[in-house]
Amino acid sequence: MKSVDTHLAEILATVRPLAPLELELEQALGATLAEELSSPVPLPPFDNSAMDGYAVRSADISAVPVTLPVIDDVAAGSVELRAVGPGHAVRIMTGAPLPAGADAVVPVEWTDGGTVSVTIDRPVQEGNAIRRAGEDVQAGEVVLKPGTVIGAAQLGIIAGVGRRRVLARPRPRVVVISTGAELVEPGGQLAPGQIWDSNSFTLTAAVRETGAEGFRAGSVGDDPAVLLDRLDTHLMRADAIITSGGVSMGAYEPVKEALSPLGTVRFEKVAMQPGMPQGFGVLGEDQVPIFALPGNPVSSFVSFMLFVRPALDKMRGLPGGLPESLTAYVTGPLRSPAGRRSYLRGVLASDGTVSPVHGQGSHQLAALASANALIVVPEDVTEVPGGTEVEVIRL
Ligand SMILES: Nc1nc2c(c(=O)[nH]1)N[C@H]1C(S)=C(S)[C@@H](COP(=O)(O)OP(=O)(O)OC[C@H]3O[C@@H](n4cnc5c(N)ncnc54)[C@H](O)[C@@H]3O)O[C@H]1N2
Ligand code: MOO
Repeated sequence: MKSVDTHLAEILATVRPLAPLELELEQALGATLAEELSSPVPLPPFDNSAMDGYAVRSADISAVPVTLPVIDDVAAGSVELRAVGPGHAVRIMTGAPLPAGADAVVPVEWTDGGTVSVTIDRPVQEGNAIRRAGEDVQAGEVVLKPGTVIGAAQLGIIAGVGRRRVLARPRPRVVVISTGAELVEPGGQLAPGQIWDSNSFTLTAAVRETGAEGFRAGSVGDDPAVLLDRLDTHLMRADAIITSGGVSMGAYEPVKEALSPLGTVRFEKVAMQPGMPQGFGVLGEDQVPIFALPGNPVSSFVSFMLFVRPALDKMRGLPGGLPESLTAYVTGPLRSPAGRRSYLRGVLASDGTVSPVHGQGSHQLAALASANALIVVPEDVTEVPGGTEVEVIRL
């Protein structure tokens, strides 16, 4: 059997980072910056007030209370400014440009709030409540480096330096198709022998949680021709495809039957539990990667975490290795099949312990939903006594 590490290495050797595009701000969330972003101007671009109050010369209010004439009123966005001469005050709002001559702002709370003259009852230090030009960013300074994932704050600084578009690797568009004649859409009635399709929802959500775009293309039955047709429909707009089910040894394995003849997708057994049957390859002219994951719900989820997530990370231009792990003390004994690496479901606690959940079957979705971690048991270990230090992957 192929090892987990070899399977992942082959996947990562096949998938490539998506080509960068000029993305509008509205489309850039979750994309990966592919340029060095610098500011054309200093930020703030001009000295301005940090508070609503009065711009003054601090020397004029060393002895308080003091009453000064208010010679002007400056709102944010004001352009025509009168200089603050000795003994003068200018009413000023947060973000408004600091008039010449002023070296401090007195918050309105320290005054009587007057508009013709103002009485100030607390002295201020020079520089009080003034935000200097370039205090955040100097002109030409790099604010974001290539490889940065654009989140809300990063989008803010991109807009904040005045850019409408950025060069970035877009979020991969991933189409998810589940297979199986027994599947019914949630909300529908179950006939005997049927189950509700959960994998297509889990996998699409997992795609989105990684920061890629997930499109759920529903489920197809067990007919390979229908699957090929569905793939054909979606291939044009997909950067990657995920299928679930139809990859093991049964009589009706539509994914295997449809894709094996193409010669570009390999179906293999990977030495892991769950997730042993795996298909991976490329489809079409554009060599779109396809992950044919096993149908058991826990198997498809674990396969996603181990193989698809790192691949999507690489497509986004991020480092794409196995998920980071930590160690914890397991609260009870574990069993694992010889020669396969197990990923058991567990609950990681803040005291550094991990408790295996009840129900370690590949079909036990409720147990998976109660877990927050995978406990890794190496290939050459079949029994782990309680209290042992184990490797854990956070979910
Ligand atoms: N003779 C053998 N049988 C099986 C082997 C094997 O090596 N030899 N491998 C087992 C392992 S391990 C797994 S994992 C499964 C993988 O099977 P398939 O990928 O072919 O998946 P299906 O047969 O279509 O379904 C398996 C199981 O999962 C349920 N399922 C499928 N799709 C969904 C969905 N979208 N939502 C919820 N549940 C789903 C399906 O009803 C089956 O119960 O094969 C073993 N067999
Ligand atoms: O390997 Mo299967 O994924 O155990 O259920």
